[in-house]
Amino acid sequence: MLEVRNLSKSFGGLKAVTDASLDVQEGSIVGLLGPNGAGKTTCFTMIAGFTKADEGSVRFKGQDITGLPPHRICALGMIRTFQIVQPFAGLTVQENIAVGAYLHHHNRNEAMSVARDVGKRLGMGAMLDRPASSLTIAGRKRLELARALATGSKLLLLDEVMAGLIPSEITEIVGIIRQIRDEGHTFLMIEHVMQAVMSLAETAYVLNQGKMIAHGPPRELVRDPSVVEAYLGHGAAARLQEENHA
Ligand SMILES: Nc1ncnc2c1ncn2[C@@H]1O[C@H](COP(=O)(O)OP(=O)(O)OP(=O)(O)O)[C@@H](O)[C@H]1O
Repeated sequence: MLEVRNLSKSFGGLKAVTDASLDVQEGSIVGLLGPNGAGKTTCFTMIAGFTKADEGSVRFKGQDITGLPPHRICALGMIRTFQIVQPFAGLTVQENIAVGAYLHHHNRNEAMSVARDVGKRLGMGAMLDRPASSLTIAGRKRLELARALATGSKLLLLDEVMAGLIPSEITEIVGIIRQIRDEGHTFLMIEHVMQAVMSLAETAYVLNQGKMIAHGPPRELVRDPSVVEAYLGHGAAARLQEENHA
């Protein structure tokens, strides 16, 4: 469904992403992992059209979308969410979700109806008339997901939807993502909450210092010495092995 090939992006002298490639199969949940500053969000901004890549290409459902603006990419069926959720504070939850629905439903009643359905599917039925400013972090994260879904997109790029949530909220959102996938959606997700990645993603890619250093099933990746070193520093893999033998 998504084929990312050899993306690179520099900011001045800083190589944020170098030669990164990845694939997402339709119907799958794929993780994008890596320590802080590894280049994950920069990859998302290039894939979703928010930043122009210096080099490389992005194909979505076989079509070359490299360089297209975000609204055109969204109209084709792919959308990203944001790590820091900024709803329209003066609008209700339902109106915020409707902002996404307006992409394909230009009539207010229709957009609000789609928003109500999506909100209910995401367990937000009781909150629809509340101002978005009254939502907790967990509520805002759910709203971000709902707004993205309301656009009708089939491929969702999620940027840390679990960040700042407590374990019970994480369990809830994991269930929601699984349910949405089963309804016919595909996910590429940046996530630091490994418990969530382990239970959701069939496969994951690991970025470190802008380069893709590994990919495979998450359970194998956490044992990969290059991944351990990326997170815990040089020599960490050997130290952990010694401690395990001691
Ligand atoms: N617009 C920008 N201008 C300059 N530098 C940038 C810009 N965006 C990102 N960077 C730098 O590029 C590098 C990669 O950042 P990016 O946000 O993609 O990493 P990340 O893996 O998403 O990190 P985190 O997990 O902390 O969100 C960092 O060094 C960051 O400071």
